[in-house]
Amino acid sequence: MKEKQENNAGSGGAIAAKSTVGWLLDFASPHRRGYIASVIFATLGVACGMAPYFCVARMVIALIQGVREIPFYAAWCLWAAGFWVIRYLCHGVSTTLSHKATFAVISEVRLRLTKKLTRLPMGFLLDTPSGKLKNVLVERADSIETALAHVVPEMSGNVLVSLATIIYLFALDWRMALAALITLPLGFLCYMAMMSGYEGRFMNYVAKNKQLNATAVEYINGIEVIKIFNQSAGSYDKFTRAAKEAANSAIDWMRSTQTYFSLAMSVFPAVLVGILPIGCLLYMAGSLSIETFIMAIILSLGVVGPLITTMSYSDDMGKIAAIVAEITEILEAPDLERPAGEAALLGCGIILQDVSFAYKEETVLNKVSLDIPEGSVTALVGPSGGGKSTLAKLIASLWDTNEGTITIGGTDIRNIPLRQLNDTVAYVTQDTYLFDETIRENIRMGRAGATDAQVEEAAKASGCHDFIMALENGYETRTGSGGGHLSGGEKQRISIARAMLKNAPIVILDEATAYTDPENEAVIQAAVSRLVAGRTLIVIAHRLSTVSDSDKIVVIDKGQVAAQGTHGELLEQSPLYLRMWRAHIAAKDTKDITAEVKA
Ligand SMILES: Nc1ncnc2c1ncn2[C@@H]1O[C@H](COP(=O)(O)OP(=O)(O)OP(=O)(O)O)[C@@H](O)[C@H]1O
Repeated sequence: MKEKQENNAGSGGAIAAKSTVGWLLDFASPHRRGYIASVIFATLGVACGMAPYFCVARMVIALIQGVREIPFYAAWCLWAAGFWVIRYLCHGVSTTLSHKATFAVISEVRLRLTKKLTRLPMGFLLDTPSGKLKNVLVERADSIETALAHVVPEMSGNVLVSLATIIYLFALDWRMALAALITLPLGFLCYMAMMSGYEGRFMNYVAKNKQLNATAVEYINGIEVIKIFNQSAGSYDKFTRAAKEAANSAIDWMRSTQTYFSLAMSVFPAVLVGILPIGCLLYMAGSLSIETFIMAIILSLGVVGPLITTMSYSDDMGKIAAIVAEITEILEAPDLERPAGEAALLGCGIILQDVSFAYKEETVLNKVSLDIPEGSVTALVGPSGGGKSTLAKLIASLWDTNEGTITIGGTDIRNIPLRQLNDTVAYVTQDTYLFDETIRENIRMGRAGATDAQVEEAAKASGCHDFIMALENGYETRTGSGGGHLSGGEKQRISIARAMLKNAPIVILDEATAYTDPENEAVIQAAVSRLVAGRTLIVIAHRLSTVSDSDKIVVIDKGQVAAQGTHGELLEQSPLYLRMWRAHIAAKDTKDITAEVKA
């Protein structure tokens, strides 16, 4: 089953090791008709832009030849005006077509990126600042627009017409054509000098901007802490430093290319530098007719525009490789490897065998073995930092174990397709994220397609219906970014409602009642009992009294199973558990006394 990796299909893996052009073609090919039509119209447009020069040449030659018929000149003027109008019409059609196709491509790139994020190991996501990810998803994806919507049609159109004009010049008089190209080698040298090290300098500019983005996001996300701890000066300094570095990198990059770019821009299109002196010499020697001379001068003046346009896009060609590299860095990052299809699970019992894990170098879990029978309630308790949440995350498949295996229903979780595993396990944490959506939609995330009645039923069962109805807009109230408009306890209950709606056979509650007051704790405990009836439940709790009647309590200490058994057994057998229980009871008593005194 493993050979067929669902995760890479049609995304990162499919485009691995492709060149920038190959990558762009991969994304653009579904819209190739649009691009081909856009190139055709762009070429027609540029050709129509050249045609008036031809008309002018015909008129000048006729004047020299002594033609005196006004209708003759009027006709050529009309042709010239007509071509000029058609030029802009073609340009408009070409731009519309290329933008239509390009925005579809950009949206596809963003979709693939966002889908990819759901398949990446948490390690990759945590190590990447959110500002950088946002930068790639929004700004970088947008930058493809110049390459595809402008460079593809306009550059190809201008190159084609320049080539056609030069071929025509060769047909007219090969010496004039060569004279027109005399500046080409020098212009090419300037161009090569501009492009040498271009990608590196641009990448430096990109890296500094990513840093600026990451700092800006950090500054905004941490604004509460910055205010409370009066850190505004330091944090602001960090931000201004990042802003200055970003600005300097842009100036360095511009400075290093601008001289060569300006030289190339002035040398490349300087066709008259060769044509005028050589043409004069040939004309005076009698080997060049005045008609051919005039036609060569005027056409070569006409070709200057397309050449300059071509040159101006060379800069964008240099950038695109760097932009594609940034996008592919995410698309090609290795997925959490999971197979496709459906795995046959024999129930929902969980077995961990010799599981070891480290986020980085330091071992967090060391040869943990555990049996969690189907339909049982297992509590994970132990000192802070012992590895309880890490264990839960490994079962929820947010990370892969380094050693050992975790099986659900007898199947290694690495052999369970991600979608199936997500349907099987509901993981509720104390800081479950709420999207800036209505409360109804936030609960509905538990099961796409659930009816309003089902959403409300889950809300009632998790004890949040009453507080939701007390809000001005009830279920249609927006929760604010990250659930910022709600209290910690309210957010928690909504996340429990979400898990209820998901109806998964395995439920992991990671400190899910941490924010609740005693009154609500009872409501949540009742909700949790309904949520977990007949399911396999793993609950992580610091308040031991909330888990004392679990089927099994596992004490995790320093990444190992220190003891396991029922509450009664552990009180007898585990000195660590006994200490924790006594400390909990003492703290509880103090709280109760304080509450009584306050009352
Ligand atoms: N994303 C991470 N990257 C690196 N180290 C981490 C990460 N998450 C947790 N750790 C470390 O792993 C160890 C175990 O953390 P874990 O959250 O599993 O403990 P815990 O027993 O759940 O603690 P608590 O009861 O305080 O929630 C800690 O030393 C913690 O610092």
